[in-house]
Amino acid sequence: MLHRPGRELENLMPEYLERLLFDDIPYLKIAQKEHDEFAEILKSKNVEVLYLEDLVVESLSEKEVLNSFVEEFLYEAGIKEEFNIIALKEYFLSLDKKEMVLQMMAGVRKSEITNFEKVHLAEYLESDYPFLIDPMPNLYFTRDPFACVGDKVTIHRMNTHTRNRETLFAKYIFNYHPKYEKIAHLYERQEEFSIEGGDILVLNDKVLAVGISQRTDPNAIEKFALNLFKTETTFEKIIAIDIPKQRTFMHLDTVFTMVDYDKFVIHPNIEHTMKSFVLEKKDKNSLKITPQIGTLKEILESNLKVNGIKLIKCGGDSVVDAAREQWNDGSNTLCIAPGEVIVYSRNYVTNDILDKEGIKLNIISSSELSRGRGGPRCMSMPFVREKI
Ligand SMILES: NC(=[NH2+])NCCC[C@H](N)C(=O)O
Repeated sequence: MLHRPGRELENLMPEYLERLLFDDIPYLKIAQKEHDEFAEILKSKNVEVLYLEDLVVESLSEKEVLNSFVEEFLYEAGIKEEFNIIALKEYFLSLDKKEMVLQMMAGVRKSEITNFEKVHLAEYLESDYPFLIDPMPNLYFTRDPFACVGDKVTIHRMNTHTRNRETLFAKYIFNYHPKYEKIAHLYERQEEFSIEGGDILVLNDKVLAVGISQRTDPNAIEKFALNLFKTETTFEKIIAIDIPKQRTFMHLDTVFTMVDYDKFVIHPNIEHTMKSFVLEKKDKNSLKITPQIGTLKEILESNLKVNGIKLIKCGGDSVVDAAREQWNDGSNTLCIAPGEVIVYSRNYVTNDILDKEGIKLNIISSSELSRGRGGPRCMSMPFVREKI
């Protein structure tokens, strides 16, 4: 599942970038072109590409569902005054459903709605703020708001308010979409502790790696593990990996992705410094937690039962190339088959190393998409993984 970046990117302003988790303003036309290139590669490999907005629309066929969706959306967007709720609800419901969903994603500028009433002091003071509803520019990183784990799904409590709004779409898809409503949930968006999809890596049908990161709390991992092991599942182990709580490390998949049965791309700094723990089922209501000793390579080898694991460093041995390519998501590869990945063109040092390691590369243009700080893996959410 992908989301083609839309008008939400044109509602980014320098003043509010940090809160919206962006560092720059991508040029939408080129970002869309790059994104279409990404989708085309997937399609050419016989991947069925679904779009978030279509799944949301397909989940809203019942009138009551549509109504509560719009109401919840407005509430979470901070629209609390009865009069304004009515005005905006009317506005959204007057649109064609797909247009409505795209408009929700893009946000609503004050200039787009005329009958909005100021009631509270805060609303008068905010008069310079140009939005009634904030844009959701991170939606094209479909990896994060929910994650498919085997035949089940985790719907996430996100770490920030801006991204938490995105998971409403997942809630409606996994409760009301005719095709997906029956999928069992392993986590819900109203949980107390945050977990994001970029931290959840399915390494094979028995082992998961989950990052303890800026975005994912250890308590959330525990709850998710308990819920997972209560169900009928092929998964036996979760390797929880503690990574630095910084934006450059953001999620586990920012610094660590699998490219083959025995190969991973990593940020050079995580090779030696990480603490990790294996979580397994002890009994119905508790977990066995085992601190891991050894290097990342050794920990992966023993838990995956694969010898000779190779960790390929993003940017190679140069600290400068590593830092630059890491910043542009050189470690965030999307593995579409063992030994075959989709990568950004701008990370040519890392790509060259991958090529020499025998990894097949599908290279996509990346001048604009990369400005949101996510790569090909972040921009996709697989619904089904083949057993290989
Ligand atoms: N799975 C990922 N690494 N996602 C990257 C998300 C980037 C996005 N700007 C954020 O800060 O949330």
